[in-house]
Formats: sequence, C-alpha cells, structure tokens
Amino acid sequence: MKMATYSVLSGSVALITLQNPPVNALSEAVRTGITDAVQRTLKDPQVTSVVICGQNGRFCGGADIREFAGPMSGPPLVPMIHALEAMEKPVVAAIEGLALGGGLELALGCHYRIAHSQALLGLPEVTLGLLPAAGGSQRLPRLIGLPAALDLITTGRHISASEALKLGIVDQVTDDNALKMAVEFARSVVGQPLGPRRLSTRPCHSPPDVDSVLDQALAQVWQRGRGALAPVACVGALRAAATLPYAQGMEKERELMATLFNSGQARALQYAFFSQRVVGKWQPSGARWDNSTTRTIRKAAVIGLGTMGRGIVVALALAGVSVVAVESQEKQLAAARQMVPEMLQRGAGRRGLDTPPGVISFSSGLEDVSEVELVIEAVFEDMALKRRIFSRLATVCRPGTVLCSNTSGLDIDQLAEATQNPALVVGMHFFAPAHVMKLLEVVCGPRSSPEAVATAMVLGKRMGKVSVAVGNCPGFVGNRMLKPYMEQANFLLEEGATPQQVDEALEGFGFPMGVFRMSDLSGLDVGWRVRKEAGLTEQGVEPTRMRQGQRYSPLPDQMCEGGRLGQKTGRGWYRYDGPGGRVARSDPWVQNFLETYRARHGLVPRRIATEEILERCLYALTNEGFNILQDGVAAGPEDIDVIYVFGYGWPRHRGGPMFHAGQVGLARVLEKLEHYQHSHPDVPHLKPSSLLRRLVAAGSPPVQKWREFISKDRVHSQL
Ligand SMILES: CCCCCCC/C=C/C(=O)SCCNC(=O)CCNC(=O)[C@H](O)C(C)(C)COP(=O)(O)OP(=O)(O)OC[C@H]1O[C@@H](n2cnc3c(N)ncnc32)[C@H](O)[C@@H]1OP(=O)(O)O
Repeated sequence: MKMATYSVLSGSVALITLQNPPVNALSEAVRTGITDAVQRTLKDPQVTSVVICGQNGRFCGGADIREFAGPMSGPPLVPMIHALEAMEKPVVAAIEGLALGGGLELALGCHYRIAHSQALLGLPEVTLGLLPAAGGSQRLPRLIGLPAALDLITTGRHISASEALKLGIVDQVTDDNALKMAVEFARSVVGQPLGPRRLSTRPCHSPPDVDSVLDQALAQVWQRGRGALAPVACVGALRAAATLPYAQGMEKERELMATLFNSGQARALQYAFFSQRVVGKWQPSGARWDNSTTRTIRKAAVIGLGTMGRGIVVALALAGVSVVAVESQEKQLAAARQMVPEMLQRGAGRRGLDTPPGVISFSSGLEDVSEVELVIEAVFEDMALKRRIFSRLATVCRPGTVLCSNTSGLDIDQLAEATQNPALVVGMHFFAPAHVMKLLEVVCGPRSSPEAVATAMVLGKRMGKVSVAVGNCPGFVGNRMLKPYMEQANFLLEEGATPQQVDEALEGFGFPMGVFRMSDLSGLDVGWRVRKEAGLTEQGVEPTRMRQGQRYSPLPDQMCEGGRLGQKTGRGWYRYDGPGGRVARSDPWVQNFLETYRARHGLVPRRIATEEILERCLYALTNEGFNILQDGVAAGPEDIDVIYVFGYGWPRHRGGPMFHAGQVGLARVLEKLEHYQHSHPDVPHLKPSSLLRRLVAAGSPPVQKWREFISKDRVHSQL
C-alpha cells in the first residue's frame, strides 16, 4: 500500500513514515498521507515533536517521476512542506539510505536533519530537466550559502552524509540507527525556539561579488550543458534566492519550473532515466536479468594491450577482478607495464580508494591465462588474427572459461566457430577509454549460451558500465548506425561543405564533438582498417565514387593514404600542434584537397544549409536504428538510445536518436528521408526503413509503445 503512516511513539513523538517502495517517492498517496499526518499532529496535544522517516531504510527518492506524465492531482508539495516548516513542534527528518530531489526538499522543510553515515543526499532534478521546485532552490542557499548550492543544484550530484554534514545540510550523522537517534533528538529539542530553524525565514548569505559568482556559474553551465535548459534555469532560481526576498524567490522558482516542466528536454531526460532502467531488465538469448545463472569472475585475462586493452585491464582491476594482461609485442608490453599502474592509481583515487582492489600481472604469452575464468580479447580488428587467438585460447584455458571479444563490429559467430565450445563466446564491446566510458555492448552470438551472456552482463555492471545486450551483425548497434551517419558527412564534403561546417552543425545540436573532430581523435585508420577488411578500399572496375554498386566516398581513404590519420599524426581533417596535439585548427591543406577532389570528379560545390547537414546525418543514422529494431538486433528503442547517449555523445537532453525521431514526428522523418533518397538514389542508407513506414501508417505511436508494436508486427509477419 503506497501512503504515509502516522503513529505516536511513547505518547509524545509523532512518527510519519513514507511508504512507497522501492524509493518512497512522493506520489499523490504519500503526499496525502503526509498532509493528513501533519493535521493529526497539530490536533494532538500529547504530541510534542515529530519525526519523518522512510520505510525499509530509504528516506525518499523525490517526487514520483512517473506522475509527471499525467495531470497533477493531490496535495502539491510546496504548501505541504510549508505546513511542516510552520509547525510549532520540532520536526526532525531521519535520513536513511537516500534523500534525493523532493525528498531532500522535504527534509529541508524540517527543522532538523539526522542522517545515517551511508545515506546519499542530493538535488538531482537538473538531470531530469527540472529544478528543485519544492522550495529547494530557495532553502538550500539559505542553509549552505550560494556557491555550494550552485554546485549541488546545477550538477545534481549525490553527496555522502559526511559531506552533507561538512556543508551544514544535516545536523548529525550516525553509524547507528538514524531513526532511533532522530527520535531521541526530537525529544531533546522540544521547547527550543524554532524560528532560526525555519530556512525560509533566513537571509541568503551571498558573497560580496554575487553577480560575478552567478555569471561565472552561468558561463560554466552553458559550456557544460551543450544547449541544456535546466542548468541555466537552476542558476536563474539561485539568482532569485540571492537577490530577492523568499516569497519572490519562490514565485521565480515556480515560473522557471513551469517552463521546464513542459519542455521537450524534460520529457527527453525523464525518458533517458527510465530507458536506462528498461535496458537494465535485459533478457536476450534466454538469459534474464533477474534469474540467470552467472559465473562469478574473480580472475580474468585481457589479450592485447593497446589503448583499448589497457583500459579494460584497469576497469577490471577497479572492479576487484585479478587480471592477467597479455601482450606479445615487447614494446607494447613495456608501455603497458608503465601506463597501466598509473591509470589504475588515478582511477582508484577518483573512487576514493587508497589501493586498487584487483591485482594485475603482465605476460607475453597466452599460456599464462590457463587459470582464469574469463578472457577478453582486445587485439586489433583482424578476423584471421582473432580467430587464431580464439582457437588457441580454446586449448589453453580450462573448460568452461568464458571467451569474449572486444571487437567493435566483427562477426562473433565466426570467432565462436574457431573454438570447441561456441556457447561460451560473447562480445564485450567497450568504448575508449574503456576505464572511463560507461557503455558496454554485450554481443550475443547465435550460439552464445544464456550463462555466458548473463556472465558478461553482470561483469559489465560490476565494472560500473551500462551494459546493453545486442545481437550479432556487422557493427552491432552503435557502429552499424554510425556508418550511414559518417557516410553522409563525407558526401556533404564532396558536395561543398567543409569539415568545420559539418562539425559546427552537429556540435550546435549538442554533440560534444562533430564527426570529423571525433574521427581525428579516434584515428582515421580505425575505419580505414575496417573498410579494407570489407574490400571497400579496392577500386576494381567501378568508378572511383562507387563501390559494390553504391555511392562511396574515397575521401577518408585518401586522407589515410597521405598519412593524415588525425591527432596522432598531427594532421587529419584539422591540423594540430604536432603529433598528439589536441587543439583542432582549420587547415588550408584540407580546403585545397577538397577543392581539387571536387574539380577532378566534376562536382560543383554548393552552399549547404545547417538544416540539411543535420537532417541527412541524423536521419540516416536513425533510419538504420529502425532497421536494427526490425532485425531484432536491439530489443527496443530504449536500448539504441542508451547506447547513443552513453557511447556516442548523443545529447542526453535530446533523449537519443529514436526518441528524437518521435519528437520530430515520424511522418516528418519519413518525408525527409524520401526527399533525400529521391536526390541521392545511389545511397541505400537513405531508403526509409519499412518499420518506419509501418509505424507511420499505424499513426506514429509514442516511443514507449514501439516494443509492443514490433513484437506484434513480428508475429503478424510470421503468420
Ligand atoms: C509542478 C510540479 C512541482 C513538483 C516539484 C518537484 C520538485 C521535485 C522534483 C523531484 O524530486 S524529481 C525526482 C528527483 N529524484 C531523482 O532524480 C532520483 C531518481 N532515482 C534514482 O536516481 C535512483 O532510482 C535511486 C533513487 C538512486 C535508486 O537507485 P537504485 O539503483 O537502487 O534503483 P533503481 O533501479 O534506479 O530504481 C528502482 C525503481 O524505482 C524507480 N524510481 C526511482 N526513483 C523514482 C522516482 N523519484 N519516482 C518514481 N520512480 C522512481 C525506478 O524507476 C525503478 O523502477 P523499476 O524500473 O523497478 O520499475
């Protein structure tokens, strides 16, 4: 039953308990319960103090986000919290587990706060496209000062109880029973003046240079936010707290919240929150998130210690796994021996650990992996080489060892064939740098066993990754969609755009880096190797700009042939201050190269609008997403969107490519694809996916309904 209960302890302490598992969110029923409890407390002369707590050791996870989708009903939060604060009996919040968002705002309306040492506190509303609009933006700076409130509210970060104590958010922290302590505390403060404890009546102490502090914060959120509205509104609300009386500040908080609440960004960010949870309930290939048998991995091996391999070693060790790190090339092994401990120390430091939990040993030979429970191969993208390694591993490792490949797009099934037990082979596709990036694609081959898949998924979670289970096809989900996106970017260069123009359009949309700057960072040779493997770099009898009967741009191949591999060579689509340079400058050489190329191929350059750049790049990518859903390579649109947000820099406040298509309107995306396909009939990636057509024909259902639509569609097509 979701509610807030009222009871009286030892005749004088009223206890209000929030009950709405799993996080005691402030749903309508809970708010009604609290409002009723406050009335009962006021009326009961025996009660001299009040304690508020949450059931099952969790104070409160905030407003009930699911209710945001419908019309608001029931008692609103703001007057409810004011009623608590206005009570003439001391009110103490007993914070166990978590006090987040509206949960912390509720606690700020109490006169005192006692926290358990393991509790997490924060105002993460900004991450949902909102601001702390239950008075949090006005009370917090009055309690801890403007600069600290700016930090907490604009980042939404969770803080520990000890940091909350240092900041002055909580009055006491205990390792013991926080509820018991809160009850004793409530008794002890009966009769003390409550005026100074009511945060709404306090002045907001601001630094003398308040304007410059606020302007600086604004500049910072602009830079970090890449077009996100909520952080800017948070600064606006804090400006009001610092410069206006409380009542006017509350009015400003309400106005800003109203604007955010109905924005597409809030919808996108709330969708992103729930998508991550949907994806966490994976059930591919007979494996299931809640009841699959998994192997506990204590010792693993990583084969290949290039950039990816080194990152994977560090990520495993930070997760407490002992690692055998294998590299056959002496120079690379020596580099890893030096770099990995440094990376590990930094990673441990970031997590507040003195020593990294996992032990690492280095080796130059595969024979040293015989005792491990799981192997991750991370050599470069060469099928023959990988197959040789898998076949060798199958003989060296003990029976039952799970064999994983970090391939970014090669056929997992072909690798599995090289072993005696293909059921034990899965893909674990990490993203660079592997010890930092949150995304992991777990690739389920047609023969991967549920146990092998579940083991990789669970290990990914232990490594702090957002693990998404995907099917086996060239490029899996992320890189398969990237191909048409990059292809369009190259075609746009042929037609008259510059790398800067394309990048600026994409960065204006919210990507941290445009496609060409990103390509320079990761190295142009990465894609070149894949294209070589696919036989695309050989011209044969076809015209230069055609391959396998389709339009093809040899521009990136020609860049690689000329040694322009990106940042590592100091030259790519941009120029840098030497090899390894980071600052991209536009390069007249590239301009000249493009002009010569166009002239040679009789291409007349034209002015290309930002709108066309975005539509062609983004809709080509999204169209492939529809094909992926149709093929069953991703379980649902949420999986694709999580992959793009966590692995490819898609701006979170735009939800992900599939959500974005729904926001733009599926009919419009279809119409645009048809338009561009008409102008570019030799580009198959612009041919609208038949799933997109069927969704449009079905009236463009919301993205949350696509899974159901696709499964019905699949059943229908099998009849
Ligand atoms: C005009 C209106 C004015 C209103 C004023 C509004 C001012 C206040 C706004 C807010 O409070 S917004 C909400 C702020 N809170 C949060 O952002 C917290 C969100 N939750 C989390 O970060 C995590 O869930 C957690 C609390 C840290 C717990 O993490 P854990 O890993 O333990 O569990 P999860 O799998 O994430 O969650 C379990 C389950 O609970 C659901 N859930 C979590 N929080 C909420 C919530 N606030 N509302 C509704 N539901 C919530 C989550 O979706 C999971 O559900 P299932 O997937 O299991 O169905």
